[in-house]
Amino acid sequence: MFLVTQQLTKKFGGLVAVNEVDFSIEKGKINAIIGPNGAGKSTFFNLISGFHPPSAGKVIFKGIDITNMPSNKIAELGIARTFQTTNLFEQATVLDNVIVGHRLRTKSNLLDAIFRTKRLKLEEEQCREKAMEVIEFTGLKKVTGKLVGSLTQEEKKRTAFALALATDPEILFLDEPAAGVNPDETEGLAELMKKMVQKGITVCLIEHKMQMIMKLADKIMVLNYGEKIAEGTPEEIRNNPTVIKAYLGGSAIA
Ligand SMILES: Nc1ncnc2c1ncn2[C@@H]1O[C@H](COP(=O)(O)OP(=O)(O)OP(=O)(O)O)[C@@H](O)[C@H]1O
Repeated sequence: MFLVTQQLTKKFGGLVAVNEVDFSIEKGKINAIIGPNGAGKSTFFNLISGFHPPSAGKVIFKGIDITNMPSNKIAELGIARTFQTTNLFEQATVLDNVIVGHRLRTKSNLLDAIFRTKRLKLEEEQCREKAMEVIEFTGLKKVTGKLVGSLTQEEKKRTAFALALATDPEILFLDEPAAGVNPDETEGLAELMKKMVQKGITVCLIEHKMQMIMKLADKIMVLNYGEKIAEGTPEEIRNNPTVIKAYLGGSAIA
């Protein structure tokens, strides 16, 4: 098993945002989590990536129990994520934003920075090389030196992907990667996700754009009021009566 959750649960006071969810993420595939607003999708991501401690249950990654690990340790193990509202420095360039990602894999510290040691210089070079590699991979080469604040929405999304990829992840969690972009741009981002999978990265995404998900995902889990109500291929999900009911008549997944 690559990454599994067992009875994963999160309560906020009296509200059960994620309720005893068993899920298995398939390696080398595009896994998707869908569900109506407030279903618990982002909370589920936050539990896996260590941003919230679960109230109960477990997260196991490649046989290691990562349930209560701090998020930086989880990231070191090869789990990266993007956020719904992109978490970028608007007044810095694409390169400067992305360079930060690979610092996770380096060892130099404040003393190295003060004394400008050989190790620091070497690692700075490695971070720059990694940043250039992922900038090229995500199709951002022509905007490398531009301020993030001046980019289109799609370019910002690609920058967030690039930042996550610079951490050298095995699995990448994308929270609504195509929110706020037009259909052509959505298509471009879907292509980029397929390219990531071809490169060997496992993708797990939350998305509201059903047409995109139905075409793109290998496997889908549906959450509703914090509970898993279905899991399967796009075809199975499309024809699942419980899912259709949860989406109020089913027009949303047609
Ligand atoms: N930090 C928090 N404190 C209290 N309640 C929270 C917190 N985060 C989320 N919730 C609640 O948990 C429930 C699930 O929220 P969550 O954001 O995970 O849903 P979602 O499926 O991602 O929704 P959306 O599709 O609208 O982004 C909601 O009722 C939300 O109000």
